[in-house]
Amino acid sequence: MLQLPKPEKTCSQPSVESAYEYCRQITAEYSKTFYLGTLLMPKAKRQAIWAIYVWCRRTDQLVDGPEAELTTIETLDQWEKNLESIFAGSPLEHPDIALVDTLQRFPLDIQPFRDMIAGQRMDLKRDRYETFDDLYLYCYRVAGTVGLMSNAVLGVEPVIGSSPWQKNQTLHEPTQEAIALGIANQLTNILRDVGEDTERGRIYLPLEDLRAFNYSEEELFNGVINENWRQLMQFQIERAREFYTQAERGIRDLSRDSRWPVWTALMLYQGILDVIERNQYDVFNQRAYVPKPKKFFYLPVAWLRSQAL
Ligand SMILES: CC(C)=CCC/C(C)=C/CC/C(C)=C/CC/C(C)=C/[C@@H]1[C@@H](COP(=O)(O)OP(=O)(O)O)[C@]1(C)CC/C=C(\C)CC/C=C(\C)CCC=C(C)C
Ligand SMILES: Nc1ncnc2c1ncn2[C@@H]1O[C@H](COP(=O)(O)OP(=O)(O)OP(=O)(O)O)[C@@H](O)[C@H]1O
Ligand SMILES: [Mn+2]
Repeated sequence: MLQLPKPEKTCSQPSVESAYEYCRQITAEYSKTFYLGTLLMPKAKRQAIWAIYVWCRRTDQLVDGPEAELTTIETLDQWEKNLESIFAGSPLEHPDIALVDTLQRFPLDIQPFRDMIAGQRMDLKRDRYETFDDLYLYCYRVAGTVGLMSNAVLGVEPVIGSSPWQKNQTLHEPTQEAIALGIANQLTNILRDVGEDTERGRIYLPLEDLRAFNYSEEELFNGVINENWRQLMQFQIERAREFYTQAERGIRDLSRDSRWPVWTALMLYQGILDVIERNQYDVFNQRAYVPKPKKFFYLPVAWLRSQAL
C-alpha cells in the first residue's frame, strides 16, 4: 500500500485550497472508486469528502500502514487529541486545514471520528473475530462511521407532503442506511483482501462461519480453494449484498445532487463481489477489482437509478 506523503508538520502559510488539493490527490491515489463518486458531486461536497477521506486514511494508516509497528494505544490516544484540536478549529498539520474548513461548512459530529479511532484500537489488539456480531462492531467503527460522516455532507432532501394537510416538510435522515453501506463496503473489502490479511496473520471472517462450513484456519493460511471455501465465500457475499440492499433504500432520502455519486460508489464497490464470484472465489492469487471500462458502464446505470423516486 502506498504511503501517504508526509504532510508538513507545521502549518506555515498553506492555503485552504492547497490543503483540499492535497486531499484530492490522496483520494485519487488510494481509492479510484470513491474518487470517481466524488467527481459527480458539487465542489463544496466533493472537497469535504476528500478532507474526510484523508483523515480516515491517515487514521487507518496508523495501524495498517508501513509504520504500523510503531503505533501503540498511546499513539491513538494522541491522534484523538489531535482530532479534538481540529474540531476546536486548530489544525495541526497541512491536511487538517481542509477538515477544519469542512467542519465550518457541514454539521459533522465528532463521535463517528472517535468511533473510527476505537475501531483502529481493535485492530491493534485483535486479529480474530469469533462471531459476526463481533465483526459487525468492528465494521461499524471503521466503516459505518464513514457513512455517518458522509451523510452530514451529502444532506437530506425535504419531503413536502402531497396532501393539503401535509404542508410541513418532513426530513428522513437515512442514518441506518448510511451505516449499512459502510458495513457492506467493509465486508466487501474484507473478502477482497482475505489474502493480504492472512499474510499479516489476520482473519476477519467470523470463526463461527469457518466452523459452520468446515473450513480451517490452516486451510485459510494456505490459501486452499475447495468446495467448502466456495460455499463459505458465497455465504459471506450474500450477507454483504443484504447490507447493500438496505443501503439502497436510503439513497432516495439524500439531497438530489448526492444520489448519483452514492449510487455510483455503491455499485462500483458492490461490483467487487461479482468479480470475486467470476474469479471463482480465488482471493489469494488475484485482487478482485472492477476494470475501468466496467466502472464507466456503471455511471449511466447509477444515474438512471438516482432519477427513480
Ligand atoms: C462517495 C462517498 C461519499 C464516499 C465516502 C468516501 C470516504 C470518506 C471513505 C473513507 C474510507 C476510509 C479510508 C476509511 C478508513 C478505514 C477503511 C480503510 C475503511 C474501508 C474503506 C476501504 O477504502 P479503500 O477501498 O480505499 O481501502 P483499501 O485500502 O483499498 O483496502 C472501507 C471499506 C469503508 C468504506 C465506507 C464508506 C465509503 C461509507 C459509505 C457510506 C456512505 C457514502 C453513506 C451513503 C448514504 C446512504 C444513505 C446510503
Ligand atoms: N492495496 C493494493 N494492493 C495491490 N494492488 C492494488 C491496491 N490498491 C489498488 N491496487 C491495484 O490498482 C488497480 C486498481 O484497483 P482498484 O480499482 O481496487 O483501485 P483502488 O484505488 O484500490 O480502488 P478501491 O480502493 O476503491 O477499490 C488494480 O490494478 C489493483 O490491483
Ligand atoms: Mn484502495
